[in-house]
Amino acid sequence: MYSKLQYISQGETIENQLYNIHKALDAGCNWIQMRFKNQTQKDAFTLAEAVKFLCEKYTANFIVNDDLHLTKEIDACGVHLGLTDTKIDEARAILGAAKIIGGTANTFEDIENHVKNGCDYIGLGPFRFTATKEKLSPILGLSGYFDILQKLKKNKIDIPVYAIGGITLRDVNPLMETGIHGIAVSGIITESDEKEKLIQQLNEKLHGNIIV
Ligand SMILES: Cc1ncc(COP(=O)(O)OP(=O)(O)O)c(N)n1
Ligand SMILES: Cc1ncsc1CCOP(=O)(O)O
Ligand SMILES: [Mg+2]
Repeated sequence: MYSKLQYISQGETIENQLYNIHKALDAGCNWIQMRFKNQTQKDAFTLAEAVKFLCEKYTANFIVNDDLHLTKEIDACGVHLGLTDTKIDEARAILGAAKIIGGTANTFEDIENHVKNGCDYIGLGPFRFTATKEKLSPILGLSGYFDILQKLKKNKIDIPVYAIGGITLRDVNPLMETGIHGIAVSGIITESDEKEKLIQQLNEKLHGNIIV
């Protein structure tokens, strides 16, 4: 089963990205999504190679945001695709069954479609406003998660759902009570001065106080 905590990277340069990813790994993150927007193919490739090396060293999962071909080229563990990125079934045909494919959802119907198309996990959001991403879909809030997770249960749809968007430590318990599997976060880890402590606290809440 996938880790309950996914770190989504930040940084405008290869160096900043590597610094942030290295810090997150050092502090105990074992799942990294490399999100490096508006870059040349060459820079994205250079970063991805370095991140792959680092993640192997730390035995962390490494997935690439948006870029299916880069995922294939560097043989990452998988890719995360949004509602306007490559379609999940196309990605599955190219990557094969062994790779992780995550899909963004904002509604129950998005999740239904992703499941039909062979998605492995869902990034459901945004939970609240966040400056990390532009052009956000409608904000779900706690009640949005509750409603969608209830509907999934009722329809016997079983897929790991990650909450995303502006999540802080104190949101984790109420979010977990809605039935999500875990959280995908960027800002709180990137900006924390006490990353190890924060990740331990997040994991305690995500695992119901049992640290694994
Ligand atoms: C785990 C997770 N969930 C959702 C997203 C958002 O993906 P997308 O909508 O494609 O937006 P960008 O991240 O590409 O700006 C995500 N990246 N990860
Ligand atoms: C990529 C993405 N998609 C929806 S919100 C978001 C950003 C999450 O980052 P943060 O945890 O800093 O709000
Ligand atoms: Mg995307």
